[in-house]
Amino acid sequence: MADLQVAPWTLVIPVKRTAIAKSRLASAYPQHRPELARAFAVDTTAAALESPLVRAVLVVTDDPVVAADVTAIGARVVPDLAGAGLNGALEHGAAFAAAEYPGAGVVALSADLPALRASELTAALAACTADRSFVIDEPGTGTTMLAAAPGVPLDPRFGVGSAQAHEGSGAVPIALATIGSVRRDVDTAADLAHAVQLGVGPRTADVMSLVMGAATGTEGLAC
Ligand SMILES: Nc1nc2c(ncn2[C@@H]2O[C@H](COP(=O)(O)OP(=O)(O)OP(=O)(O)O)[C@@H](O)[C@H]2O)c(=O)[nH]1
Ligand SMILES: C=C(OP(=O)(O)O)C(=O)O
Repeated sequence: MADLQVAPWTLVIPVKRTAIAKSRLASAYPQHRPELARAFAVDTTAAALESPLVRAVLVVTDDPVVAADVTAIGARVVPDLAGAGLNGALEHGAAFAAAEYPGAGVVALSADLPALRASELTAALAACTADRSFVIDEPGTGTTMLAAAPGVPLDPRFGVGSAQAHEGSGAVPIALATIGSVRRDVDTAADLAHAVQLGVGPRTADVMSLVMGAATGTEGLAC
């Protein structure tokens, strides 16, 4: 459990309504896609809450089931800003974080990291020594984490090509070889297979068991 007085980072985790999230999983997992999106978010949040460098986790979402699940494990929920999109949601969460936890830096963390290990997140956070630092995703073009030191605007530029956009805006990439679980965001079925190889959290593992049951006929459901 983090020491709430000294832990230096407040995390902001954005979660799109899971009825419409993770669209690139729809063809492989037509029945279980919303449940997978929800499970990724809860496993990501649970791992983040375990890091001793994390003062608080704020989940920016309008999804009522995600909101209930992450509240139950100790995160705080910030309602999404209608129509603001991902970067708008992050700016909104960052403003809330700065007001509620002054003196802590603010970190945007993607919610689709079901293999996230608290120890690897802690290593990544410990390496954030620049004004703004970021972690490049496994494919090498996106971003899974963006950190801003206390008092420094987060200035999130998530979206296609965000690694280049963050570097171009002055953020420093974290080049650690040992943070594979922080880099493994899941957008496609191949990404999910890789995350399962790394070892996913319990919520995602439960949904994957249902999916496997469906695939072998045990559950009598489609994937
Ligand atoms: N709160 C909030 N989170 C968002 C929004 N758009 C994306 N996200 C979250 O941002 C993270 C990265 O987004 P994507 O990987 O594109 O996720 P996605 O939009 O569900 O996936 P695709 O449908 O495949 O693009 C995920 O944690 C999403 O839940 C938004 O408008 N509001
Ligand atoms: C929004 C992003 O993620 P994805 O490529 O997973 O949509 C990003 O990498 O900035």
